[in-house]
Amino acid sequence: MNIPDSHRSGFACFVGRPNAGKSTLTNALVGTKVAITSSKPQTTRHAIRGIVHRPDAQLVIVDTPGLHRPRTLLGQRLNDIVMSTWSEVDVIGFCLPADQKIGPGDRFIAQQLAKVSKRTPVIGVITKTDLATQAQIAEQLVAAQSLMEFAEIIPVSAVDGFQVGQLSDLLVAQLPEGSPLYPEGELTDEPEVTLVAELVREAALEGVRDELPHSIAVVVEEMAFREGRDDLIDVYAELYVERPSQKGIILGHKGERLKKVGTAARTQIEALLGAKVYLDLHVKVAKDWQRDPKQLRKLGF
Ligand SMILES: Nc1nc2c(ncn2[C@@H]2O[C@H](COP(=O)(O)OP(=O)(O)OP(=O)(O)O)[C@@H](O)[C@H]2O)c(=O)[nH]1
Repeated sequence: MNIPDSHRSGFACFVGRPNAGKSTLTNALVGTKVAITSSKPQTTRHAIRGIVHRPDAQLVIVDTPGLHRPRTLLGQRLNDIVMSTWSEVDVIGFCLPADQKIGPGDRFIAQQLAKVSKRTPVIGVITKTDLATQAQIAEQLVAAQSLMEFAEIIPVSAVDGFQVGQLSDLLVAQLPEGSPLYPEGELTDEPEVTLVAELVREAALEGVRDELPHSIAVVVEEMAFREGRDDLIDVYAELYVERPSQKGIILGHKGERLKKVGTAARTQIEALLGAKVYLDLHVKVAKDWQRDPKQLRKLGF
């Protein structure tokens, strides 16, 4: 690869309240679906990295879970992951949706960010500009300025691509000079098994009640080519919930809902792996797994 003299490389992450548009923005910057988006909040549980390859820079985006006031052991672990991520990256993007007033959730994040912003520059990103009027965007820019001290503030839309390239430039400007950290073409260093589990989880969350997301975990028990085939992959996955009532919701009437979840997930997994997939999906109840350190470890937290 031809590396220009002033090549930069480093890490960035996006923070913001649930549904602020962090995953979608990561996808827009990277150009391929690697992070998981869902209309339900708090679905990003693993630090999935997307890598932006440019001739002049390589930007590794670490996608963190949403920061929130911890109520359970899981909540605390998630916050710990967020905090340690902030201290490891070169630049942080703080996402504030243009179509929603700045609220207590945003102020809580700003307070936490203020603790690291001396060391790690924070860029204010006004997201979803396609959903707001010019006046709303202007208002949000002013409100953001009084929230905390930003290195830069920029309005963007991941959906119509407005200023995504400019945001990429601003993030890159904060990276140290250096050679690429990853080979070209590599989009994520998260093992495929984790991505597959996330895709199943995303499908299972579609259209369920708001309190369910934190109670679902997916473990891929086995993933391998079927013997004698190089075009068919068998995936065995367990979907864990905390209570029998939640199992009922996931299964649906006569298991109809789980069937739909399986079909939706299989389509996504086939696109990811580029092969036909047989998906074997079961629902299990692991009582109060969020509060049990042993269960948490088994489920990958
Ligand atoms: N119209 C519009 N919708 C967007 C944009 N960016 C994200 N969304 C939508 O907003 C919702 C939340 O987006 P995500 O990217 O999942 O948000 P997130 O901040 O990663 O959410 P968590 O993982 O829950 O913290 C999804 O339904 C997206 O489709 C945008 O630029 N324009």
